[in-house]
Amino acid sequence: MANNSELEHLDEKKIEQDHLDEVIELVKNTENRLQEHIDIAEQDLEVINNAFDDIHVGMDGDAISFDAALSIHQQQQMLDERNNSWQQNRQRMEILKRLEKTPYFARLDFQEKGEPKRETIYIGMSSLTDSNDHFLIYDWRAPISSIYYDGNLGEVHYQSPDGDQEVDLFLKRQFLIENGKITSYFDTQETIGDQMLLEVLDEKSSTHMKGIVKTIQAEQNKIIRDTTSKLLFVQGAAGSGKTSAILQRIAYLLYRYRGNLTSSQVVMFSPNMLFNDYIKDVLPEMGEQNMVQMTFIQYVARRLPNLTVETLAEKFEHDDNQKRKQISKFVSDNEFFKILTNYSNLLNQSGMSFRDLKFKGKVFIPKEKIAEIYYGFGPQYNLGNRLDATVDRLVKMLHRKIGAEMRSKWVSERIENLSQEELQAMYRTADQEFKNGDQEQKFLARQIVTKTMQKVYEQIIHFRFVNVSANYLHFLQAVPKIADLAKYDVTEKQWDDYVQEFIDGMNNKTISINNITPYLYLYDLISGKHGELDMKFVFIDEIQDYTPFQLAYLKYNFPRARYTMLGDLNQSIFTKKNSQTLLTEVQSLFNADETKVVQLTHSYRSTKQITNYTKSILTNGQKIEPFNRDGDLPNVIMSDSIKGSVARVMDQLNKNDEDNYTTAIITKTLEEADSLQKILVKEGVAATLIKSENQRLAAGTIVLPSYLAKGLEFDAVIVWDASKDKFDEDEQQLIYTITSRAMHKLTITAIGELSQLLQRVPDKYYIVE
Ligand SMILES: Nc1ncnc2c1ncn2[C@@H]1O[C@H](COP(=O)(O)OP(=O)(O)OP(=O)(O)O)[C@@H](O)[C@H]1O
Repeated sequence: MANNSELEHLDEKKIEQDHLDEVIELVKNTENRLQEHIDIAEQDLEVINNAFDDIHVGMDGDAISFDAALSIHQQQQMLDERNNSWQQNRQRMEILKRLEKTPYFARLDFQEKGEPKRETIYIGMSSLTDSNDHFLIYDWRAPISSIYYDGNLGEVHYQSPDGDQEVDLFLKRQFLIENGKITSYFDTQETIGDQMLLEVLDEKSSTHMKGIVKTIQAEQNKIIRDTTSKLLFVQGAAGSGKTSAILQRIAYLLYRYRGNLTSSQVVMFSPNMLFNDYIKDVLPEMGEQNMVQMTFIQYVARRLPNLTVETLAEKFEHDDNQKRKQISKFVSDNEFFKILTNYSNLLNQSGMSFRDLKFKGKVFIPKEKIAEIYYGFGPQYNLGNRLDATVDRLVKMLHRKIGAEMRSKWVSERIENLSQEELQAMYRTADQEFKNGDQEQKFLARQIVTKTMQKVYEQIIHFRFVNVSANYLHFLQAVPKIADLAKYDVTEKQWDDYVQEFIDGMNNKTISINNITPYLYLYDLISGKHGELDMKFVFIDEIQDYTPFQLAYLKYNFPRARYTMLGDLNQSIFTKKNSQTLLTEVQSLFNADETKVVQLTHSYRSTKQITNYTKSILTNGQKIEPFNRDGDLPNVIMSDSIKGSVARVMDQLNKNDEDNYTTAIITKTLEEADSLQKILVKEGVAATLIKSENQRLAAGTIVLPSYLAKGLEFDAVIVWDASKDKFDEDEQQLIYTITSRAMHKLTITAIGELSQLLQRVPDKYYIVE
């Protein structure tokens, strides 16, 4: 028999269900009304389109009356307006359809300071009002909703457009609703109750990331709602919700600045394309459009379409020797950015390399002449306007040359050989008349020369006469004279080899990741490019894999944007950076009073057992606190041979299948992933190899190399071959990144002896099988 409090709970649940039913009813009514609008708009669009066709049909030949032109213009405007509102209504309809299933997820009872009455509000993915403009649901991003995420019961504050507001919070209730039915609800004292979070985190992974609106944690909410910092730097443990928080933040910003901010003014740099695919549903599910998304390499490579840029896999595998690491460190430093900036100032006096402008294979304006023009402008010019002034001068020269060129022999020959069709194409009208033959000859000669010279014109306006690669090479060659190589443990000989590598690369039309950013920066300095001024928010995920040079370059490129940078300095798999230095270097790019640093220490992704294991891999890591969710201890499977290990992996895959876990087998390199997947397939296991970032995540078992696993998560992870000496001492962060991808189950395999990096983990945190 139910006791009193259970009965109360049942009554209360019924009251809540009744309220939910009412709201759903209203959502449906709103949908119906909106559908009428959509239908009318669609009919209107059809009518306007038909009228459009009529006007076109009514036009005789190519003469168009003023009335018809006006009418077309008006119709077009009407069409655009209707189209816009039709599109907005369609978007709203999609949101309503989602609200119909889950209108809200929380209820708050509170009293505003100075107000006579208590209020009850419900919070959901989007707001909804009744016909009296009374809010039935508040958007989770509305100012008042903030108290759901931030405060305990009692006195709470939130930021409204009128400033700080105080409320007394009496009740905070969370609902689990499925298809319009309340399956359960919890009243919670604290911020977001662990019970709700546990339910969410216990769910299985999928090939696409989900939003966290219902369970945003107070520390995450600070990141999401920050509007004051120019640089918001978030350091968070693996699985602490950094990526989730930024996606929520983007949705928040689009809401908060609605009308002044569009998704095209928000750009997110992410670790690889696979990750972009993984997160692509989160914003649309919140009713917002995706921001511009790309990887840093894509961003720079698209500017040099004629060069092939080294791939991540190549860089990852090349950078494996000490000499190269030192040079990489030097050329990716902030200091190197400054050296290059200073070098460009010298170019204002002398040293710029040019290319001859050619016309029909012959030198047309020699590079010496171009240099003379370029340096003919006084010292008050900077590189950018010096180049612009040079372009103006060259274009004028080109025009003068047209007159001279018209009398050349090749032009009269060309005219003689013109076919009838070519002639017709050149005349302005079919029956163009000329006073005499001379005039016709002149007309045709001008047409021919201008057309041929168009190519030269384009070369001029696209700065093709500046030899960027020669300039960059001169810079590299000058480096030993203007910088202290010894400070970076680089010898002159090593530097010369590095320069030679650049030359060899250019001859093969390739460029390394190390060189591409300084190369473009020099190009931008020379051309006076001021960056993309319209970009308002820049998000950089996995900041630890960016070099200070790359970050300085991004800052230069998006000078007016606000930056949110997120990273886990324990996961620096490319830069192997020491945690504090990167933060210091990044901060030096911004004013201290416009910078905010937030630490996320709770790890939500993995079970307590997995987090305890992974954090013990780090010897000097940041603070990490596991979320209290239970699971199996990680298991370490030791074998004597590859064959034996494969058999054990297959056993583990079967067990994971029984638990309904999707497994990712993560190898150190691509080569290993490739061969392991082949063996597994031969053994009859359906495993998909993910070998490039351009692929999509597949359902079922996958095999992928470590550097592609960045930012992703899987129910179960099997680390392939973590044997002794497989990972160097400085690859601690790499193995931490791999193991921390597991949500519910972590398995490690090794052949012979276990990696020395994993032998450090206390025995109590795992079992050996
Ligand atoms: N407040 C939250 N409520 C529910 N789930 C959360 C919350 N915060 C994080 N998670 C879940 O934890 C997991 C890890 O989150 P996310 O990938 O955003 O972390 P991250 O810090 O970017 O991780 P990493 O640096 O390891 O890639 C995801 O499954 C996410 O849904």
